[in-house]
Amino acid sequence: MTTLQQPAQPAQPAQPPADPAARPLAELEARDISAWFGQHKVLDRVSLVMPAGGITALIGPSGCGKSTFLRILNRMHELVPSAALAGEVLLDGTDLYDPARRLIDARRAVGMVFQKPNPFPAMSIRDNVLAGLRLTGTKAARADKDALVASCLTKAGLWNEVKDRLDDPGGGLSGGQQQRLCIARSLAIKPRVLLMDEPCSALDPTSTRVIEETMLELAREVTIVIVTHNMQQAARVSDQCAFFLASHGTPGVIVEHGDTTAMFGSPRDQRTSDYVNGRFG
Ligand SMILES: Nc1ncnc2c1ncn2[C@@H]1O[C@H](COP(=O)(O)OP(=O)(O)OP(=O)(O)O)[C@@H](O)[C@H]1O
Repeated sequence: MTTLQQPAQPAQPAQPPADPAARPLAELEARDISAWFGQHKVLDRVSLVMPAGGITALIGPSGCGKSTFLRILNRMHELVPSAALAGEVLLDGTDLYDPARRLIDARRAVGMVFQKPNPFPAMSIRDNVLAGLRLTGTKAARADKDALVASCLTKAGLWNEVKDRLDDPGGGLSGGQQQRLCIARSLAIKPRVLLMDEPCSALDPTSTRVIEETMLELAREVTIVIVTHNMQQAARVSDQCAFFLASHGTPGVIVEHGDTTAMFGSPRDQRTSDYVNGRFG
């Protein structure tokens, strides 16, 4: 059993100062992405720039390929035996699929938070945050780990709720707290991009608002891409949106993308208008 020494100055400022050692924000770009499961083509030449430090929302009806596209952005698609893909994913201009780049480095650079909170339930809150370090073979001194736990939990908006019970199991937290713990775990390996696949769909409205506030804070230091079915959420948190559609069994494409306010207020395509106004999907 481990105990956390309280940091001399708990990192809980109202507006955390910019970290002088922070790296510049990263841009992610997908170029001409096509994807298949076996013979089934599910995405067709999808291109999208996800700007550095922005929050990009991927929206569209069920089955149009949003999650597949998201998983391609951190090389999880290739885990499916029948899966194939074409195209390029560039992180600040360098190819995420370059054979010279180790898979673990790609995953470290582009983290993922899933729909269902998935902390290690029997593992302590502290060790959940640090789990990614072990998985990626990153070594850190005890004092550094304590500071990292405090800072990641603070960034994930959970520090005040758990700082006095860091040795309690992660599985004992509420659903919303578990999701913020998973966000803290992702942040611990210092990703350049954070992918979030419907991160609030299993949560109540209050927890959802807390996660949304957390996302808006996090966008100061990590580029965020979120899949959401919740149009209000897309409007609340994202700077830009991409509307995916797979009509009549054809592969998914991006029908329209751009500034969120413009897409919701004056969409260019009638199908976007119908979708964001709840007329289908
Ligand atoms: N592991 C898989 N094996 C085979 N087909 C898959 C697999 N995962 C997804 N698909 C298929 O790929 C297509 C796109 O699915 P995907 O989950 O990416 O869509 P989505 O837009 O994220 O849907 P939802 O909003 O319901 O999550 C669907 O036709 C789906 O059935």
